[in-house]
Amino acid sequence: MTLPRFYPIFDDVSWLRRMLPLGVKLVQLRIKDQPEDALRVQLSEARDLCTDHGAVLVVNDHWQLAIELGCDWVHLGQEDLDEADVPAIRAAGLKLGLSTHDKAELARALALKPDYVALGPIYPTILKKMKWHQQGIEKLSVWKALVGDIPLVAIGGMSTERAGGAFESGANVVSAVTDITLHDDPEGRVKAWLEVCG
Ligand SMILES: Cc1ncc(COP(=O)(O)OP(=O)(O)O)c(N)n1
Ligand SMILES: Cc1nc(C(=O)O)sc1CCOP(=O)(O)O
Ligand SMILES: [Mg+2]
Repeated sequence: MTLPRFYPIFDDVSWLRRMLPLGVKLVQLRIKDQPEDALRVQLSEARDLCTDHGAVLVVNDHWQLAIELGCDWVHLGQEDLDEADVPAIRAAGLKLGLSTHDKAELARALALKPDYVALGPIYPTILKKMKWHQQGIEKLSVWKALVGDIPLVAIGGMSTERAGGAFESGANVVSAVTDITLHDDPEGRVKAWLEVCG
């Protein structure tokens, strides 16, 4: 499967309203700390917007809602996996992206036959506190050798300037949050990302 090479992550559907018309074809909605009703509203609109724009929506964390709402993809981290019903996710036909940070996590992820594997943080991230030190782009080559044909996503401190190095090191997809959302001109930054990622 070939995924689009640019994978922005946003925390509100209003970002999708702004960015999908620019040509984003793969996007994650990563919403924390909202009540289920509000989540359902956000995810439903995101699902419909992505359908209208021919884009792939990845739902972070909320796998039950993703199933309920007929979404196509879910992203889970290692702690999410402790609670998630992966057979139910698969039985509902959803594709699954998984976070990894070390080889034990990668082995656990690969056993679940994920549709992509993410490695991070490649560079330091300001989005959230993490126990992991920056991995460095060299580790992407190690991961690519281990995941084979499974798409490899580089995440953490990624920028338009850093994307090329990540692709050269083995990433198939590059994901970014604050490089876009904290930029003075988020639309301009997304256009730059789309150029860089071809
Ligand atoms: C593409 C991608 N990679 C990694 C993550 C992180 O997932 P997780 O470790 O579950 O942390 P939260 O994002 O849920 O805080 C991701 N969301 N997307
Ligand atoms: C959500 C997330 N997960 C990571 C991981 O390594 O698993 S790094 C990260 C934050 C990405 O944000 P930014 O592009 O602003 O650094
Ligand atoms: Mg998570």
